[in-house]
Amino acid sequence: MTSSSVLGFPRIGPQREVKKALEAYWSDKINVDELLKVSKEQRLHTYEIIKSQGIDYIPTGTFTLYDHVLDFSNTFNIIPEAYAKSGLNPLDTFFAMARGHQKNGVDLPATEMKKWFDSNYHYLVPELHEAVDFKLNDTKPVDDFVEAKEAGYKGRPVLVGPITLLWLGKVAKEAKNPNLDPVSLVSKLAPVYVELLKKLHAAGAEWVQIDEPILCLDVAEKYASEFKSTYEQFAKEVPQIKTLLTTYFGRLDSNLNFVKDLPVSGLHVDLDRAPQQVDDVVAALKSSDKVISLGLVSGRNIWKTDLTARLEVAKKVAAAVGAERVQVATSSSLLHTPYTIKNENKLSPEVLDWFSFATEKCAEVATLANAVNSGSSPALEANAKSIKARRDYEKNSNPAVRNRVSGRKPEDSKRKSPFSVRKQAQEERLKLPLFPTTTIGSFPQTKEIRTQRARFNKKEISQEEYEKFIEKEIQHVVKLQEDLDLDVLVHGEPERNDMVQYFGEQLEGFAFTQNAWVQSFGSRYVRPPIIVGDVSRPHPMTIRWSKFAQAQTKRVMKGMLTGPCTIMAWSFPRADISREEQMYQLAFALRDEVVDLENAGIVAIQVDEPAIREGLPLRHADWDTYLTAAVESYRIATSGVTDACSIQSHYCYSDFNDIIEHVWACDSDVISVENSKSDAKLLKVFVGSKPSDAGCNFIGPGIFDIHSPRVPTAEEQYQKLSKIVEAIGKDKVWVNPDCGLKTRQESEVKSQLANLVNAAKRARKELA
Ligand code: MET
Ligand SMILES: [Zn+2]
Repeated sequence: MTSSSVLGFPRIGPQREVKKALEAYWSDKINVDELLKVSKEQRLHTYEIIKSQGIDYIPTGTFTLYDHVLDFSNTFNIIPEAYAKSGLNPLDTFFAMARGHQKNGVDLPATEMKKWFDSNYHYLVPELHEAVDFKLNDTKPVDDFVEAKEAGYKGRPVLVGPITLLWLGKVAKEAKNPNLDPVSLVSKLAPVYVELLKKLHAAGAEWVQIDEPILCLDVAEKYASEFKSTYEQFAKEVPQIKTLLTTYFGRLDSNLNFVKDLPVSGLHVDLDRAPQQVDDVVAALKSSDKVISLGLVSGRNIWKTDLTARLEVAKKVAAAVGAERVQVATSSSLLHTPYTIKNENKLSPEVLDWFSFATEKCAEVATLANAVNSGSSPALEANAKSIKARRDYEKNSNPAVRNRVSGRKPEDSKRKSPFSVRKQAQEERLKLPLFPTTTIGSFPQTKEIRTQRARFNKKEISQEEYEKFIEKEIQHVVKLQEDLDLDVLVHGEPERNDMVQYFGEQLEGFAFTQNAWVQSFGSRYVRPPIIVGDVSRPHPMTIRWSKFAQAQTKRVMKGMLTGPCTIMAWSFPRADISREEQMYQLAFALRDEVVDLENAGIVAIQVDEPAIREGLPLRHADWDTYLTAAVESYRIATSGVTDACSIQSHYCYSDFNDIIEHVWACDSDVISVENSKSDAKLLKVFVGSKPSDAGCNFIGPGIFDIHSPRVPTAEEQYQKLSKIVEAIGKDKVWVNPDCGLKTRQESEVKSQLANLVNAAKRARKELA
């Protein structure tokens, strides 16, 4: 009998219950018992959903109050000393690592966040050094399993695997050897995993799912011997428990050569992202007795699965190795998909029928597994009908859009003059001091803003009233920035629910959901729009608000757009045409907006591309196609303006090593980058890497962390700034925070920015 499983499920609650509880707890509105009660309800609710859709193996331990990687750092006692010794209770220590803590004399910044592989989910980076005292600091994986068991669910605990966990980490300041490879610590960490596996077995777990997604990366090859010794140790010391080695987001390729011999009980492979690997995997495992878990239902998109096609794959594998050795599963955790289509009431039935969210994907997995066992079913037939309807729809293309993309010419992606010429024109037009200060775009999205938007959406207030309200917000933010004496202002983005959704809603070719929230980090969830057809811009999108904002001030007001790659990456893209084609379509739509902004009197336009890096394919061999399209589409979007218009880009990560040449190739005039927590590693990349006449002469490495409510002093920000100036040269530096301020409170932002402006003013005196 072929069985079914899912690898993980959204942990935010169908109505964002967990977000609400967390934020209430952080602002002292509910106590810890209430927070834990909501968490437990949500865990049990999730198990019930998965079970009721007919799934055999239910993942436990994937629920988290912030981030699952941080959960494991915490469980294995990977806690930097400052946090461990803070005197906070364990839960608040956990939250301090996640989001910083500044209360009652304790002042701790948040630890670093990074993107989880090629997704828009952020994890907290474990900090590792030779003396980390790995031990079981808590038993969360066991507790979660027991809780599920007591409630009547057959759980399969999920662990982030030891090699992946270490590889995701960074070398802590305390390390003796700054070039330490965190993975080299695995021999110390593995015994703690063994202890945990024993406890899980004692608690009644039959299987554990051990996630090692780095097996889909080129780098894994280097760790073949660590994989071997670690998994041999598990097999030797805890032979009673069955381990499902779980890979996802890509293909194993040559890593299969060593993976096939690891002494695990089963191997999960992603056949959604990498269907081509199935034959190799079967051939490699055929003569073993390992279970093969087939990731046939995507954990990364929202499209209904073509079950007929995927069933063929499952049947083929079952015929080769025997049905009892086959599990049908989601390709990865469903964490990246929304809860259920049942929460959607505004999409037409035709459109809604194209989609499948986490709950429905569970049902798809079950349908597939059943079909392997007992042939066709009404569910399978209904699915075939839906898939056909979608395929028919996909045939409707927009010829104007397609022609613009296929007929693109070299001059479509070239600024009129090189940077050296543009620089002068911009100096004359913008007239900025040394070390110009600015912010990245958004100001706090206050409760009031959200309430008014909700009222407008429910038609409780008229368009006119809503727009008056937005105008008032913009005036308020402009005044605030003038009072703070910032040089380049922003309108604050109060009219935007989200930097991608806002554009999607105004472009042709997108569909929107009411409740399809997906976790981005911690209590921050996004509701990605869905690209369903060819993309075009039926009308200007931001001109009205940028013009209004510029009219409120004599200072430079930046126009603010989201770039083509990011709109694509933070939407659910279509699966029937390439990502590259979708970026180009977006690029031309944005190009028209950029030109309109300049014509409306805007002299600086920021086009945010925070997603370029996370979208990088996991395998180097695939980078070129992607990066070429990402850079070209950025250039198409931004090159329609005159030399005097300052094109700015923004990236919120500091990992530039791999893509720096492509950042220069985007040919923007100023870039701002997240930096405040990168310990100067970013600056090293900038020093000396720039080809002589490329763009980006100005760089604004962020000097404070916007994810944290903590207020760094002017002194602290000045110290950051002077290091930056020293590294990249005084004529090149802009001064800004890491990213937009939308998740902060206004009171925090005021102090953070006042200190930033102070730091810049001091630098003008002392570093000029
Ligand atoms: C994730 S990048 C965010 C950039 C956007 N302009 C903002 O300030 O919110
Ligand atoms: Zn950002």
